[in-house]
Amino acid sequence: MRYIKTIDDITKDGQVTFGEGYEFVADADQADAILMRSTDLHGYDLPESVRAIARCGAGVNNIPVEEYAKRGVVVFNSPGANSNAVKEIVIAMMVLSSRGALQSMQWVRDNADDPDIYTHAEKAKKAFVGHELKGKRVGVVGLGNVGSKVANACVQLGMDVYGYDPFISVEHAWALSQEVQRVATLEDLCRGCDYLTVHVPSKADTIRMIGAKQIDMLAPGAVLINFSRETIVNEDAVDEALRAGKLSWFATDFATPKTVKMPNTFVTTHHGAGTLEAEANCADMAISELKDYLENGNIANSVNYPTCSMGKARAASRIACLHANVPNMIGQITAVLAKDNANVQRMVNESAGENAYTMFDTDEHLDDETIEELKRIPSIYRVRVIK
Ligand SMILES: NC(=O)c1ccc[n+]([C@@H]2O[C@H](COP(=O)([O-])OP(=O)(O)OC[C@H]3O[C@@H](n4cnc5c(N)ncnc54)[C@H](O)[C@@H]3O)[C@@H](O)[C@H]2O)c1
Ligand SMILES: O=C(O)CC[C@@H](O)C(=O)O
Repeated sequence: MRYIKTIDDITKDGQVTFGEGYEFVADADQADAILMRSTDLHGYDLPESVRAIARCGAGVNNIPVEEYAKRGVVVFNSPGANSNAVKEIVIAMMVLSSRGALQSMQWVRDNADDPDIYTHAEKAKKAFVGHELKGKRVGVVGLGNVGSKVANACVQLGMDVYGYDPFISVEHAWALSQEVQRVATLEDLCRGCDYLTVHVPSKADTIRMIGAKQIDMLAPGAVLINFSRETIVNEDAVDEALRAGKLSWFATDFATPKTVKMPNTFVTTHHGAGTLEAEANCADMAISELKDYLENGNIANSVNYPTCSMGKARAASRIACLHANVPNMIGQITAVLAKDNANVQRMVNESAGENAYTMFDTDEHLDDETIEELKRIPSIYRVRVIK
């Protein structure tokens, strides 16, 4: 039996299924793995039993991924699984900030008791006249799963679309419409934009990347949309720009003490991924990542360990070593195996940044002393006997 602890409501109806051989536990210190969403794990007392964490969603700034890597804990996310949901709400924010639809609906509610509302509405409507998205210039910061979809949707709406992403993946470059004009700097992107929408992870080079300098370069009365993370925009600069009329609207998915009091601001409840479809997609992806890791040692979509697969564990034994990406690890591991006269059927070694992963199948079980000796190799964080 394998044990799973869930943190957060993974889906609206609470239904999460791992299938046979798995049980949910209330205490993390009995869990082999954690399935979670947005809870901040910085400062969380992660028990030794936990070998893997899967974040249902894209952003992992709520998880100390490098610290966990050094403890031999693999952290997964679910890239792209909620990106369509975010794309749709971002387009909705563009429309809402341009058409006065919410204000128009509010007028109707406020005048609901007027018996002649039909006639008066015809007169009132000129207060809500907006403009169309077609032909307007939009800048998209970050062209990953969400940004590339937003950019393509904007092309389909007839907008003049610019994109900035110095680290764009080959996969997303292929997915991007040829109509999206890529620029080399953030400043080139911001210049003259009627809409700017940000879709980058929160990390050292993106925190507060949108501030007064970038806002000043936008077209007068531009709209800023942030469905990435609250850290990406300088809230003081946005507030000032809204009050000065430099920005006409700000749409943000992050209710902070500051954003909730800003003028002309749509604030949602971190709701970008809030669809039944996105929740199900994220849960399915995260669960299959955890199961493949727990049952076979395979790693896909990890944010702190390399992708690595040897398929289903079919040999007598499968061992995985999580270790630092330093020279001579394979030499040291095979030296220990040689002492035990172990016959290795297959071995893979992959690295990503500071961390590496070595997995091998043997045609007999290793004895306990050999496993203990593997654990004593300097720079090995964890040894897993998968089978
Ligand atoms: N509001 C929500 O509910 C919600 C849902 C999904 C994602 N998000 C947030 O949006 C972010 C993006 O999501 P995604 O699925 O597109 O992630 P992604 O990893 O697919 O794409 C992120 C893109 O940002 C680019 N990037 C990184 N640093 C950059 C920089 N300095 N300048 C420009 N581009 C840079 C990357 O190259 C990548 O292409 C997530 O990290 C998360 O924080 C929020
Ligand atoms: O869990 C959520 O609802 C939000 C997830 C979202 O912020 C993400 O980064 O994918």
